[in-house]
Parts: sequence; C-alpha cells; structure tokens
Amino acid sequence: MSEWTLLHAHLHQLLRSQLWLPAQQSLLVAVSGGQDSLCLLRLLLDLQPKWGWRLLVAYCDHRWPADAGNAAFVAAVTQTWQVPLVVQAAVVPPCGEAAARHWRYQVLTAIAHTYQCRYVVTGHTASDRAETILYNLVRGSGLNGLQTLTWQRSLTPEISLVRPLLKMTRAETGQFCQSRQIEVWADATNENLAYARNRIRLEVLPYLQQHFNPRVEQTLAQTAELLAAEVDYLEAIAHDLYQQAIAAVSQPPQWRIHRPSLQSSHIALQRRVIRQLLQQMMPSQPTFGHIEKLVNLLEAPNRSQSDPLPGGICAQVEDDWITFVRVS
Ligand SMILES: Nc1ncnc2c1ncn2[C@@H]1O[C@H](COP(=O)(O)OP(=O)(O)OP(=O)(O)O)[C@@H](O)[C@H]1O
Repeated sequence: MSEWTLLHAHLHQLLRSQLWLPAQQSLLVAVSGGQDSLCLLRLLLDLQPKWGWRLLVAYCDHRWPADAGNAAFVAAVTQTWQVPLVVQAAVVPPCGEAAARHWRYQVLTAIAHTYQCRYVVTGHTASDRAETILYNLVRGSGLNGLQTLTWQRSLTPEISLVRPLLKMTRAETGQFCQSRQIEVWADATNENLAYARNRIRLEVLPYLQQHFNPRVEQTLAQTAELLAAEVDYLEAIAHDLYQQAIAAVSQPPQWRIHRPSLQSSHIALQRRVIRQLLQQMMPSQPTFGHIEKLVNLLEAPNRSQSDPLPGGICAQVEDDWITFVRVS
C-alpha cells in the first residue's frame, strides 16, 4: 500500500462511521481521468485491503472531439494500477452538459447492473457542491435545488450512488495527485468560459474567496449539507400532508385538493404539497408562479379560478375542494 495520508484517514473514518460503502461489496468507480476521480480511485485502491471491496472502473466516452485521447488515458492509468475498466462510448454524442450528465448516469447504472455492483462512486468534491449551490441560487432555486449533490442517493432500488469526497476541496485532491505524481487528464472544456459552471468556478468563486471569505467553498458546501437535512425533513412531513390533502378520483386521475387539510398548515408546507402535486400533473417542472396560483386559492371564495397552467388546465374552488378543468 502507498503512503497513508490525512485524506486516507478522513475517508476511512467517514466510511467507518457512515457505512456508505460496506466491506466486501462491489464498487463501480466513475473515473473521468480528472484529478478528483483519480484521487478517489487511488484512495479506494489504498483502502481496499482494509475493506475487501471488489473495484471496477467505468469511463463514459461522450465521443466529443475535445475528449479524443481521454479513454486511452484512463485505460493506461487503470492498467498501471491494475484495476479492471469498462469503457462505454456514446452511439450519438450527447448534446450539452445536461444531456451528457443524464447519459452518464444511465450508462453507469447499466454497467453497475451488468457487473452486479450495488454502489456507483463518483469523485464530486466540496468545490463541486459550492459551485452547484451558487449556480442554482442565482438561477432562482428553492431549498431543494440548493441541497443538491448529496452523499448518496438511489439510482435504482438496488443501486446507490455514493459521493465520498464531498468534504474535500478541489485544492486538496489536486495536492494529493501532485504529491503522488499522479498525472491527470487536462479537460480543455473545463477552461471554456462559455459554460456558466466554468465561469462560477474560474471567476465568481475566486472573487468571493479574495474579497469575502477565503473559505467560501467549505462554507457553501456546509450550507448545502445543512439544507440537505432540512429538505429531507420537510419533504417527509409534506409527503404525509399530501396523503391527507390530495385526492385522485377516476383513471386517468382527476386531481383534487382538500382545502381544509392545507389551510392550517405553514405556507412552506402548503407550497411543498402543491409542488409535489403539480410535478405529477404538469408536463414541465412547476415554477414559483404556478405554485402560488394554487396557494392563493386555498383561502379564496367559492367559484374562484386560477389563470391557466401549462397543459391548458385551470384550477377552481368548489366549496372545500380545488378541482382542475381543462380549458383548451
Ligand atoms: N466521462 C466520465 N466517465 C466516468 N465518470 C465521470 C465522467 N465524467 C464525470 N464523471 C464522474 O462524475 C464526477 C463529477 O464530474 P463532473 O463534475 O464533471 O460531473 P457532473 O455530473 O457534471 O457534475 P455535477 O453533477 O456537479 O454537475 C467525477 O468525479 C467522476 O466520478
């Protein structure tokens, strides 16, 4: 085993206290070739004798011109480190960052399924968390959007995604790779300021670090951690309230909101329940404006109506109920 560092100790302790990656399990490690995922892979390989994991690496090749050589680079590293690799290339290169992310998670889930890995592990760091929270905040997000990048979530009922480096910053993973002389793949798109995420990382965060708080990354990551717990709690309460307040009659469902069940609840819970309902009813994600239209009807006089929602649906008050009618 190579030299034991503070990062090894932190990860080992974290996994002992949280049991996110239990001993003797098969782990699929998502490796892009960048410093974060190579740091992750090296740490897991070094901890492997203590945990008895079976490690398999996956690289998702988008087949973008800028990625030429990336797959071969990851293959060379995994060969040197003697860990098996699966490469999946896109049939049609995904268009844009969001489509690429969606495709990667599909591919990682399928590979994990094929190779019977119950855990997919990624190299997301505190720096990614800080960028995400800032990005979502300026685009206009509720609490749920601000707590993104959690330590773990389900990809399927059998397969979990785990992000064990969420406490480490990109500076730390960079130093680790440097001190180990681990060569990393320099992804040219990471420097492209046409991407909003890159502008946050290369321009906004350094400015905030210099002029407001040198530890802004850690602070924002901690905020995300606190919000994750609060969102979890609120969603659970909202889920219970939803069962009382929302009724679906007939098939396909005709939704109804029982006003007295929501009237005495806090506005935060009213909005959450209504958002959960609109997510089922609408073709796109509900906005703050859509949710407020329905919240306003909770106390409105009988026969009041909302403006149309996307999908050509209007809400109207019928005594204790809000019902929905199609207007086009
Ligand atoms: N091409 C890839 N092949 C395999 N794993 C990848 C690939 N790209 C990214 N990953 C995994 O995802 C992690 C995060 O990388 P990156 O921030 O580029 O992805 P992202 O999904 O866009 O992140 P975010 O969810 O923060 O937007 C990496 O550390 C790595 O584990």
